[in-house]
Amino acid sequence: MGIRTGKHYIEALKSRNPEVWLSGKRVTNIFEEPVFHQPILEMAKLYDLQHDPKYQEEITHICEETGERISNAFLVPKNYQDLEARRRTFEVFAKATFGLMGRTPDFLNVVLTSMASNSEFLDKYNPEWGKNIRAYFKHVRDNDLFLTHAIINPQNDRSKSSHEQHDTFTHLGAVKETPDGLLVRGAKMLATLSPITDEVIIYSFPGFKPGDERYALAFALPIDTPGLRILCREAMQDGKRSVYDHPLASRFEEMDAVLVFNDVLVPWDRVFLYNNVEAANLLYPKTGIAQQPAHQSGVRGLIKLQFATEVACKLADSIGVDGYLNVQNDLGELVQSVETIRALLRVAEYEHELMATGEVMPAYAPLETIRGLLPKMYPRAIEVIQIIGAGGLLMSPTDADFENPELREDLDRYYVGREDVSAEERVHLFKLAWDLCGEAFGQRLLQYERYYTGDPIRKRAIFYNNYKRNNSFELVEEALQVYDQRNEVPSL
Ligand SMILES: Cc1cc2nc3c(=O)[nH]c(=O)nc-3n(C[C@H](O)[C@H](O)[C@H](O)COP(=O)(O)OP(=O)(O)OC[C@H]3O[C@@H](n4cnc5c(N)ncnc54)[C@H](O)[C@@H]3O)c2cc1C
Repeated sequence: MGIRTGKHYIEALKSRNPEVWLSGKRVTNIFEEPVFHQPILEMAKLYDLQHDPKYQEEITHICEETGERISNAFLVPKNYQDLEARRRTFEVFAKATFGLMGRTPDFLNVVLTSMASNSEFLDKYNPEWGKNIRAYFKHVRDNDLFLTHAIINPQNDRSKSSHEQHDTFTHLGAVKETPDGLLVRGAKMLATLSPITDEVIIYSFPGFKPGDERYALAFALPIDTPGLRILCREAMQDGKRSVYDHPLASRFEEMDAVLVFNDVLVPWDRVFLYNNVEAANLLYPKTGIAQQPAHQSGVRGLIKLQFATEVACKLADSIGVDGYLNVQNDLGELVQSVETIRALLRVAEYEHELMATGEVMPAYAPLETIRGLLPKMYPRAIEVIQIIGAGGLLMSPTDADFENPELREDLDRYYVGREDVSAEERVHLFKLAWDLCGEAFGQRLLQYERYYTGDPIRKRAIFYNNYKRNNSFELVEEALQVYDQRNEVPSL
């Protein structure tokens, strides 16, 4: 089949009935549920972009194996040009969502591509596992599927490993083997967009200890598999607020969810890893599933930061405050943040690493530097929007106010911006800014940037430890040589 259209995606979604719970109620019609409806349409637009003549050549290619057109997110990059082609795909998707949706299909498609193309290490443990993940990759690629993932255990007692938790099956684990597959029970989080995806893939960060064997799992299932329950968090918009009042929250809400597996059967051909702590701990380092998708996250993060920066600049201009030195200082800082991330991405691509398999990965150090900087730069951009917008952010009238002729004259007079900025223009801009910096929707976007790929503090510690391991500190060593040479220095 190859690349899907938005219509194909929606048809597939309508054909399923996953067990989704939202605010205490079972959602019976995912497509018609107001909280999901607009995000589904936004996702469909991304699938349609793959067929748009303006983008098709840039973001898709012909698969050598099948002869079908597929997304560049499924490309196993072999050189710089491939990384560039993949980057363009990330850019087009991220621009269509202003970088506000982190888990668009390209993200997990890259994860899966990397997992499959580097899966040979699994063969040593069980030849079926590698075979299964490679077959699953083809299934997802050829049907252009949209995945969610849940790789974190529920936040119960983080001081204990999975097998030490109070209840054996709080964390998702294997119950028993059956002739048809593996029976699993327990919870996993934080499956973003899960209600509107096709399938879920489960794996975990390293950190398993002896005794954790039953939790050392990787598998994938259709999202409507019996026994799989999707518990959504509270919605951050009700799906009924107008696009005018909430131009971002009304469109780009990415629902997050805890997945509960109530004795779910995973067919053997969907099991990628099981009952092996060593293999589970090696999944990340051996398959590049941190580094390859960090390329997507970096590109998407750059566009989100650029968007927030543009909002701050336009806000300042609209009320005539961008002539002040303090405001220019703040805005200049944001522009420099954008330039820093842009430069780091280019370095990551130019200095790509060649693997023994012939695959290339964007360089680790600049990608991890992006990972370390964005959780500081993005919140700072939001703070600058709050500082510049100040009280005005809280004073925007609603769509209904503008529609009321009795109020319209007052609104046009008192909500006007600097010369040439009408009340409507100014209010539109301030509402956009408020969605980003004030609404619960915007707070989630902040939390996403901090945590979407793990705890930034531990990630930076790992980065430092790698740096120390691979660095002989030769500059300091050279400077210290002066002590070895002191007897050779001729005295004056
Ligand atoms: C908006 C959003 C969307 C997300 N989407 C997804 C998704 O689609 N799929 C998915 O699988 N995950 C997703 N995540 C989850 C994300 O991977 C986790 O939030 C992240 O890995 C951190 O784990 P945690 O939230 O359980 O925090 P915890 O690990 O519980 O950490 C809580 C605090 O305790 C500290 N801490 C905990 N353990 C230690 C330790 N051992 N040593 C030192 N300090 C420690 C941390 O520094 C942190 O301050 C998402 C998260 C967010 C916020």
